[in-house]
Amino acid sequence: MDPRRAETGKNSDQIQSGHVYHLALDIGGSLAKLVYFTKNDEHIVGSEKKKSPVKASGISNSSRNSPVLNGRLNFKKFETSKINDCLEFINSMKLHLGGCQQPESPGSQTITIKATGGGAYKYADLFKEKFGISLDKEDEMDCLVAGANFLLETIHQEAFTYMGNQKQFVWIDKNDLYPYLLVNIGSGVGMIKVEGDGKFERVSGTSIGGGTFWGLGKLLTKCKSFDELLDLSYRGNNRAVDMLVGDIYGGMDYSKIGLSSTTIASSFGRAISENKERDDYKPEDIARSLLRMISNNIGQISYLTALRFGLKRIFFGGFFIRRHPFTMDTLSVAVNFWSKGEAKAMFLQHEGFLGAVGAFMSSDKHGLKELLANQKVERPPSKLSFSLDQTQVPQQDGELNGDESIECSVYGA
Ligand SMILES: Nc1ncnc2c1ncn2[C@@H]1O[C@H](COP(=O)(O)OP(=O)(O)O)[C@@H](O)[C@H]1O
Ligand SMILES: CC(C)(COP(=O)(O)O)[C@@H](O)C(=O)NCCC(=O)O
Repeated sequence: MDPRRAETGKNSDQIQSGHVYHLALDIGGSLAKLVYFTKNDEHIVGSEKKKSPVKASGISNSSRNSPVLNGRLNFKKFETSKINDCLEFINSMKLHLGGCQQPESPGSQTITIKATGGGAYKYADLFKEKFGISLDKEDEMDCLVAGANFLLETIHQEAFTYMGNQKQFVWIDKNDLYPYLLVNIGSGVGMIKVEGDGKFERVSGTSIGGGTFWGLGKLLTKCKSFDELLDLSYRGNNRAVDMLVGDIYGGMDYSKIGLSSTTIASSFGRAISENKERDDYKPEDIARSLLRMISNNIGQISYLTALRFGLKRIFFGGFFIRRHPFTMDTLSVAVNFWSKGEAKAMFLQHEGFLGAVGAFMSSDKHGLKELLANQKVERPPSKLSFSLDQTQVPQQDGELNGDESIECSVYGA
């Protein structure tokens, strides 16, 4: 079902009983992310008439029951500074009705929505005021790790490598996933050593992250949106702004320490020796140099952190990446260069939604008890599991926005 159809004139009761939503939020320093479930129209629960448009890959039909619920898991983001747009969207889709009643006070009408990120605290009153709902706060690191583990274990083509314009999906063996380093590049950067489900430690971080790119980029190029800044960076040439080894060594390599003449010796360093004002530089060259500087820096710190803990695999998430080839390539090259090929940089299809997916999964039994609460289930399943259809993951390499929806099924055991 296209979730936008819910905007067309149905009242909230009809929507609530007809389509069942389940919503979780991750409100970060830059972006508010929503993950919500919408039920398929054609789904029929608890009888032989079940119709499954989706095959949950990795689980053969013979080894599994038919799904008790088919639907879509939807991903959507808004700028945190425009939180009212996010509230408006939730209202228009009646997503707030997809929360759950407080278990400790079943009679009460208080609906809670799982939420993580700093905004779960900052905007709690706003959600209460606007919708009368409470935000049930989940720890941001818990959610990032839970989201990453869930996606990596569940979705067949979630992880991929990217180097030299080559994207390659990586098959993840569930039994050989840990340990790994999760580097989440949001407004700031968090580095988490993950050793298992719920077993992790935040081991490092840096304040030079996505917010730095967007903030400095805004000041230096006067662009009005993040997409505009990304667009500029596609077209720019950092050599116009950066000081290269060759600029210092008269066009020569510094081969004794392994530096070629084209290696960046000093990001933005060219500007010190040229008698130019900021406006004399092309905004696209500045954007490119900035993106490269920040990506290189994060790649290097990530490698050093991985080295410190003997980790060979680094998964990069967060919306700074935006599946931007240049960003991914720079991060990969930095990890590969510094580790002499020992460590591997990998990326996630749902890069920016790790926290929101984690919050979604943190609901009681993955929020599925509530999902089914409004269903006429003849024999309620004792144990539930949640499968995303691996065959349906969109390949949106041309689409860098990140908002999407994927088919999924809920199974009883
Ligand atoms: N449409 C956008 N608007 C603003 N920033 C964006 C956008 N898309 C990607 N970004 C980048 O993603 C970063 C935020 O990533 P995210 O993982 O959502 O972190 P946070 O939880 O801190 O908001 C921003 O700082 C910016 O670099
Ligand atoms: C404070 C944060 C956890 C907030 O998460 P975010 O909204 O950036 O996703 C993050 O910005 C961060 O880890 N900053 C780096 C702080 C440091 O280690 O220096």
